[in-house]
Amino acid sequence: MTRKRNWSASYLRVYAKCWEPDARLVEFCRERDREREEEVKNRERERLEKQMMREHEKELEAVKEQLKDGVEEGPEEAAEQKQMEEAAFDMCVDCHWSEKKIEEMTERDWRIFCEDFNISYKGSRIPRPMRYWEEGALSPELLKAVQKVGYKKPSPIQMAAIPIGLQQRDVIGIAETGSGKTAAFVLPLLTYISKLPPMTEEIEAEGPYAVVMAPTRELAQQIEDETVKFAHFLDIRVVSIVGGQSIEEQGFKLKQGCEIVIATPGRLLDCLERRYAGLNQCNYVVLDEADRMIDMGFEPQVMGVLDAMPSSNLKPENEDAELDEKKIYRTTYMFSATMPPAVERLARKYLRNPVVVTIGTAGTAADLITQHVIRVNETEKLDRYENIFQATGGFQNIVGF
Ligand SMILES: Nc1ncnc2c1ncn2[C@@H]1O[C@H](COP(=O)(O)OP(=O)(O)OP(=O)(O)O)[C@@H](O)[C@H]1O
Repeated sequence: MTRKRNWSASYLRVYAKCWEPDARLVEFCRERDREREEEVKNRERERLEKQMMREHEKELEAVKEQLKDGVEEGPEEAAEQKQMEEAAFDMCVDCHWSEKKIEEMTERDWRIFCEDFNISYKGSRIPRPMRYWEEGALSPELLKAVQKVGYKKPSPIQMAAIPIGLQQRDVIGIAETGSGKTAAFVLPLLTYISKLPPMTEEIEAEGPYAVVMAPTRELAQQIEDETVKFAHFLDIRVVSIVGGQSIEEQGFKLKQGCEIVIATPGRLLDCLERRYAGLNQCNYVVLDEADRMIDMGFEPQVMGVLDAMPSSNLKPENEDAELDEKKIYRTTYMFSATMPPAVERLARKYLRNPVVVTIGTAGTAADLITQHVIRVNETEKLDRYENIFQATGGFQNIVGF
């Protein structure tokens, strides 16, 4: 059996004296020794660099701890800390917004964030959107409710509209159907209600704290389902008042008291006229699918309901006027896929200094819908559907022809 030799340069020198080997072989072995030395040096350099990084991280951690504990620093330490913070900030400047803490977000990051989610705004003094649920000013109870309902991340309309509603500002939301508009107004609405006195028997007769109007029974039903998902965690009662059902029964439910009424405008106005309920303490109103309500001829009924609410709580028309923090102002949310003149008229009359939030391109569904074309024979169709449904269990809606 032949043994493999390890030709080191020193061995070769001895070897060379005795047998005078080929010069090319000597050169080859020297080259290999040089490569090995280089490799050892590189490894050492890497080790030192890693050690320095670890020490740097430790120092940063120590500074953070010091800050947390409120330890007083001398001017040298403060300068050193500032330097380190600047270095850390410099390292982070090129990070994507998703890797940054909220206090590290720059104007540019917010711009990219809005572009990423197709959010655009019009208006003045616009609050920042919330990137994650925890960054909104939702109460711990509501955050828990969101977690239990299973919404891991807010949808773009929720990111943009919730912080505005939480400031009691009026919102015009232009977003597609199915974009999560309901939670976008329900969560600020529940936050608002949970700060009010509990709805006791003495004040029940004054009517609900909030009204949501929608053009159709089906949509009202859908909104009710979505609202109840969150409201039941806070013991907030929801009553729906829609056409096609006994008005007396609905009147009875209203008289029993509730915090939120979800209604179609015609039936709600009927109930108000029959004095089944008042809107004397209602300061939160949502008009969902306002353009459709107008198209369906509900403008007078919508206005009738809005006029039955206390107008003394409307915010001042002058957008620079200071708001009284202790006062409750009427908050109006209006959602519409389009803004025809009649909707603009409504907005001008009943909304004050609203922030207009648009998600994607108003009036089109292109941004939300992915289309796939699959050609199959008529006989294969059912099998293919079955395969697709199994493979795409995550999709909520599929239309097949
Ligand atoms: N953040 C979220 N995470 C996961 N699912 C969500 C989230 N927000 C809403 N949804 C779900 O998305 C669906 C559509 O929401 P929602 O009904 O609020 O949409 P919409 O914009 O009001 O649509 P429509 O105009 O048809 O009423 C619902 O099933 C809702 O439960």
